Amino acid sequence: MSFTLTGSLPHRLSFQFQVPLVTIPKSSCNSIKVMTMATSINNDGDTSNPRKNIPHVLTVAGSDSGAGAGIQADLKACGALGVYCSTVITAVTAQNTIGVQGVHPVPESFVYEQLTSVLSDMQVDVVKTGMLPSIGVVKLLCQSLKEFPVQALVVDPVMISTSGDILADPSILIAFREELLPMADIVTPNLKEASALLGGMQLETIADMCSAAKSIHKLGPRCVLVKGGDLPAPVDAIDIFFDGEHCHELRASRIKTHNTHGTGCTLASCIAAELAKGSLMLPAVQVAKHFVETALDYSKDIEIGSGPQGPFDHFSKLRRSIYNSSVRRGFDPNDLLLYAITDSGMNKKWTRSITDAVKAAIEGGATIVQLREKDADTREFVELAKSCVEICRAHGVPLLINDRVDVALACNADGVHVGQSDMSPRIVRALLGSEKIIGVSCKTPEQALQAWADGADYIGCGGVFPTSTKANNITIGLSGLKTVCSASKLPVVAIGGINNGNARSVMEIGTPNLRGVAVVSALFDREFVSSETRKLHSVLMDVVSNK
Ligand SMILES: Nc1ncnc2c1ncn2[C@@H]1O[C@H](COP(=O)(O)OP(=O)(O)O)[C@@H](O)[C@H]1O
Ligand SMILES: Cc1ncc(COP(=O)(O)O)c(N)n1
Ligand SMILES: [Mg+2]
Repeated sequence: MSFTLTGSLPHRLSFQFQVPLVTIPKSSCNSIKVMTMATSINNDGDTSNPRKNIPHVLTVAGSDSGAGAGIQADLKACGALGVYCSTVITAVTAQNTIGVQGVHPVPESFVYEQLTSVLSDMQVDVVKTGMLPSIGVVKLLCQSLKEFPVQALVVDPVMISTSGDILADPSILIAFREELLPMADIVTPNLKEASALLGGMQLETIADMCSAAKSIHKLGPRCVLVKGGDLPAPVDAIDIFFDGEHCHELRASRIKTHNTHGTGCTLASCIAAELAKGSLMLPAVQVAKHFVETALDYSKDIEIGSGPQGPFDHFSKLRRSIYNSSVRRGFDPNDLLLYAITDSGMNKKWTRSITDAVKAAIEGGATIVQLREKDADTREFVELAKSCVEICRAHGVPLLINDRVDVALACNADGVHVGQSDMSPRIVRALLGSEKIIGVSCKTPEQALQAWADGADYIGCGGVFPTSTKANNITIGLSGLKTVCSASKLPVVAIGGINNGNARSVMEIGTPNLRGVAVVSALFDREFVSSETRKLHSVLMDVVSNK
């Protein structure tokens, strides 16, 4: 059930949800806390200067020493979404990427003491539960929630860890069914937990997940999310959301990674965080799912521990995509595949503007663009760069500026490419900050290592073949390119005289960090930029897909 508040709501924090639509929570049917939260007033009754209540989630869960799941995942998820998170610890586990080596439940009376400490003092908006090791703890939690009602209750019915270890006594099922689920606004079982809640029902298909969600709904929660992380591997990561009326299929691409420890805890915490900000349930679940998918994608290659199930990173690069989706998400070496570098002389010769040239290159499949203007006035260059940033950003293609850090700053480009005699990458990094992309031209292994030490993101290596763009440039050939790639700790893009005819020979030199080719004449000293780009793109895709 929902209703609309039409009065003026004071803003809590700048990122606070402002749409005045609030759902009456299940867990506080008898309370109007949800409204007092949204209209918090100073102690002296002055509404003109509202108290800055930060949205607040309390997690009641177990500690994971490896920090992939449990309380630690909850803290990170809430932190990443800008929500305060307090913690009531129900058990301490000795846990790592291999599994759970030990569980040490916190005495029930002390769990209750923690609950009372937090709930009696702080303005908790949403309670999220994870590992609840005993019936006694469930009962005490329900008692506390009745005493201190909150806006919403998110129940992650943790029973068995992803590694297969038991985290709650099976007798807990009775307490879940009879006490906790009837109070919950949402319950988020994975396939095994959904099956256990339903007395061992087989869950294999999406249709099974739908009927399980409906059956669990009958136990009393307002909404049910049956999570499909454990569906067989080629299937997308599909979750089923049931709101009492409709079953929604929520689909995300399945990230190929073994770093999935803590996905369930993170998902539930993100739902709680979004609810605390004022979101409705379905959008909260959608944001949460997107968060998990993005975090898994960013973390797919990180290695923490030697076991089969690694944790993922809740923060790295994520802030950018969450808080400013118009800003591209950091450096991806895959972007180096078809690197287009503009040349004003060539484009003038073919009577087209640089912006048209950039549009055409992107249309043909350029994966990154560098603006290289050796003669333009600074003001003209900045204006041109601003237009190109707009074009590139609309297509999700990064735009780098050759040499001119000031121009890159002025147009908020994605980064800068510098040569050996330009400003040192170390200074460029200090000026641009950690988020921007920095590339460095290198001919030798020593230069490549220096670029890495100076904080660059990639190197451009060449000239591989002779080129008219740089008349007196010494060429290093394919063997020189291979030597530099082998020494480089950074991804490499090859440059110099590369075209449709020789791109394959370059890409096949056999060093995995060679990620693409950079081209000028092969695209821009041609009549039809987009079709030339397309041809080169198909050569590159062919090489990459056969690797
Ligand atoms: N490899 C993956 N790629 C994308 N999403 C995933 C992946 N594995 C799990 N998820 C998602 O993570 C969330 C948690 O699901 P799941 O892993 O099934 O829960 P639990 O951790 O409780 O076992 C779900 O939204 C699920 O779809
Ligand atoms: C303390 C604790 N709580 C919960 C989980 C579940 O982890 P997952 O989210 O991977 O199922 C866990 N492994 N440890
Ligand atoms: Mg999991």
